[in-house]
Amino acid sequence: MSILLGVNIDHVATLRQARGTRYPEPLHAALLAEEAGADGITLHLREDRRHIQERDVRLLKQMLQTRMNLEIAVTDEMLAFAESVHPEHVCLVPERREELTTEGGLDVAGQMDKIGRSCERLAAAGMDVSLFIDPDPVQIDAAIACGAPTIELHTGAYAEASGLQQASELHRIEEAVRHARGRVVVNAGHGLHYHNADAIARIPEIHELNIGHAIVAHALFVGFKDAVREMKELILRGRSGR
Ligand SMILES: CC(=O)[C@@H](O)[C@H](O)COP(=O)(O)O
Ligand SMILES: NCC(=O)COP(=O)(O)O
Repeated sequence: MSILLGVNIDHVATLRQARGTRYPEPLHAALLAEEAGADGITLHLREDRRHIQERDVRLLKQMLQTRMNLEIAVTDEMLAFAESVHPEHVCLVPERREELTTEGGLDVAGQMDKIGRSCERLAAAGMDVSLFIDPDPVQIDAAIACGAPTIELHTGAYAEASGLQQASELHRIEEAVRHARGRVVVNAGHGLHYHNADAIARIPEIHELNIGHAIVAHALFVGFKDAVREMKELILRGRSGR
């Protein structure tokens, strides 16, 4: 099985919001990413609107040639917004306003009713739902019980670790993927970059990696298309074991 690359363009918008300018335009980045081989575009509409704006989501929905994976918090406002835009995929993520980035996975096991109802609501409107969770068997079982067809494993702990600790975090992700095998589609992402994504891509059952910050950063030096191409080549190489 091959592996897909979803390119997260949030941090193109971060640069724009830092100065309140009209540039850089996230749509421009998304179209270049698609030309360079991205299989989908991921974006996170945060409640505090620190990077992506509603206007970005609506514009991208009209223009993307691949598919949109919209990340949102589990709130009525966000669910209603997703229903109004109707992206192909919606990924439910935890959110804390004071956090620098998404620090962990959604506690699905601790809020089964709320998440189950949200999954049902989005599925009824024709969207493919995924739940962004830690590589934890309890959370995987809870996500499946909620009816989510897809999970995305948070790779942040692996990305932040080094040495033996990193090997142990990688093992945790491999075990989680094994636990989910054949029961749900498994994606992964967060904090992956050009020096750590290949080991995750090598796990054969992972369907798609969502990668953003590292691609946007590398694009400053090589351009957006080359940054996406390099990441796509790297994960395909990882998958083929070369
Ligand atoms: C949920 C997630 O992992 C992505 O949204 C990614 O982290 C980029 O967004 P933030 O940096 O705002 O968390
Ligand atoms: N869901 C993870 C994602 O979209 C990309 O996160 P990052 O590469 O920006 O950390």
